[in-house]
Order: sequence, then structure tokens, then C-alpha cells
Amino acid sequence: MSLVVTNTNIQTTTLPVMERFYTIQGEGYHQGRAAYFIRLGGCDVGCHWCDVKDSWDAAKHPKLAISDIVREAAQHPGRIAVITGGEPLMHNLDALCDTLHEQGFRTHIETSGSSPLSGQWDWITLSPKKFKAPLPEICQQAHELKVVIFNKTDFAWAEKYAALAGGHCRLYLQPEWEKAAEMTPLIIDYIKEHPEWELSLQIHKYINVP
Ligand SMILES: C[S@@+](CC[C@H](N)C(=O)[O-])C[C@H]1O[C@@H](n2cnc3c(N)ncnc32)[C@H](O)[C@@H]1O
Ligand SMILES: Nc1nc2[nH]cc(C(=O)O)c2c(=O)[nH]1
Ligand code: SF4
Ligand SMILES: [Mg+2]
Repeated sequence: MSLVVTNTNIQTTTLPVMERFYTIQGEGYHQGRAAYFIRLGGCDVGCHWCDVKDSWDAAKHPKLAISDIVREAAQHPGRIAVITGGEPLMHNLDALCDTLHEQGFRTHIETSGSSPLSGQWDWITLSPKKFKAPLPEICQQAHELKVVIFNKTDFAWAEKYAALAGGHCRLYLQPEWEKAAEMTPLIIDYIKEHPEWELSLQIHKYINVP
């Protein structure tokens, strides 16, 4: 007798976790709201300006049981869980989202959209990257498009993804942190000319919270 194993009957029970912290969302539409962040290890995109390069190698981070991750999250009063990384969609996130929902969390994801979507999401923040393009179906499903502006050619590139997004999708421009002094004035001018876009600053870095 042979054993048949399909994708649907393999349950992910552990995930590599780089760090977990309860803080305020520093970026985008939910900026300023209390949220529990779960940063998963592993990324194959390789942005040269990435502010969390230690996350890239999944093997460097301990594999934790989903039940333990969610139990720890539930110790805090906030009920927004933000799954980030690394690139969180390198992992199957169905079981993590199910368990978070069972505990009353709203599930938010920060993703480059470059790996297939898994999980059930109350909010999808898509931050597309030139280094590994997002998949078209994720562009359609994103609630928020957040484009990092590293140089002035990135505005035209941002418009390409705005055109692929659904009509409900909020549009944000976020200066690359090291170039914020140079890029923020250009972003402000751009938003004044193109008011469908909004400014996203990484406010956690200004107020020194994680
Ligand atoms: C570290 S990434 C992890 C999630 C996912 N890999 C992604 O890129 O969306 C979280 C967010 O930080 C943004 N980000 C990363 N490095 C940045 C930097 N140097 N300046 C501004 N934003 C940055 C990303 O674009 C993304 O929106
Ligand atoms: N406070 C805070 N807000 C964030 N929003 C997105 C973040 C991320 O790294 O995904 C992040 C983060 O690292 N900290
Ligand atoms: S996709 Fe996200 S985690 Fe990966 S290198 Fe780019 S910013 Fe960093
Ligand atoms: Mg961050």
C-alpha cells in the first residue's frame, strides 16, 4: 500500500521566528495602532537597502510552534497581529492565520508579494520590489500598496503597480530610510501633484520603538 501525501494534508506546525514584539504600527494605513509583530525568517528577494537583512537566512532563526507563537501574542491586549519578515509568504501561513483568528486577532501581512499567497488576511500590505516582482493576483488583493522610494525614477515605477492594484487599494509612498532627507521633499511634491497617494513614514524609527 502506498502513502499519498498532498499539499492539503501537510499542516505547518512550526515557523522560523526572528523576533516578536508588541508595539505600534509605524507605517501605512494602520500607522499609530497597537499591534503584535511576528517577524519570520527567510527572504529570497535581496533588496540592497533592506533594513532587516538578519532576517534573510531562515536557518538562523528558531522554529517555534504556532500554538506557542499565538499564546504569547494573546498575552497582550491588542488584537492586530502583523506578520512580517523576511518574506513571510515563503512559508505556508494558513495554520498561523487560523490560530490567530481563533484567538480573536485581525491578521495583517507585510509582503513583497513575490511568493504565492497563503493565509486568510484581514489586511494585505503589498510593498513591491524590483529585485523579485510581485505575483499579479496579490496586486489585485492588496488593501494597501506601499512603495519604497529610493531614487526619483521610483515614482514612475510606483505608478505601474498602482495600475495593477484594485480600486479599493490605498496608495502610500515611503522614503527609503537612509535617503529620507533627500527623498521626502520629492515625495511631498509628488503627492501634492498626485493626491491619490499618501505619505508613509517609518514613525517607529523617529520615536525609537521597535
Ligand atoms: C522588512 S520588510 C518585510 C516584509 C516584506 N519582505 C516586504 O518587503 O514587504 C517590511 C517593510 O519595510 C520596508 N522597508 C524595508 N527596508 C526599508 C528601508 N530601508 N526604508 C524604508 N522602508 C523599508 C519594506 O518595503 C516593507 O514595506
Ligand atoms: N513599529 C513597526 N512598524 C512596522 N511596520 C512594518 C514593519 C516591518 O518591519 O514590517 C514595522 C516594524 O518593524 N516596526
Ligand atoms: S523583500 Fe522585504 S525582507 Fe526581503 S530584502 Fe526586501 S525589504 Fe528586506
Ligand atoms: Mg521594519
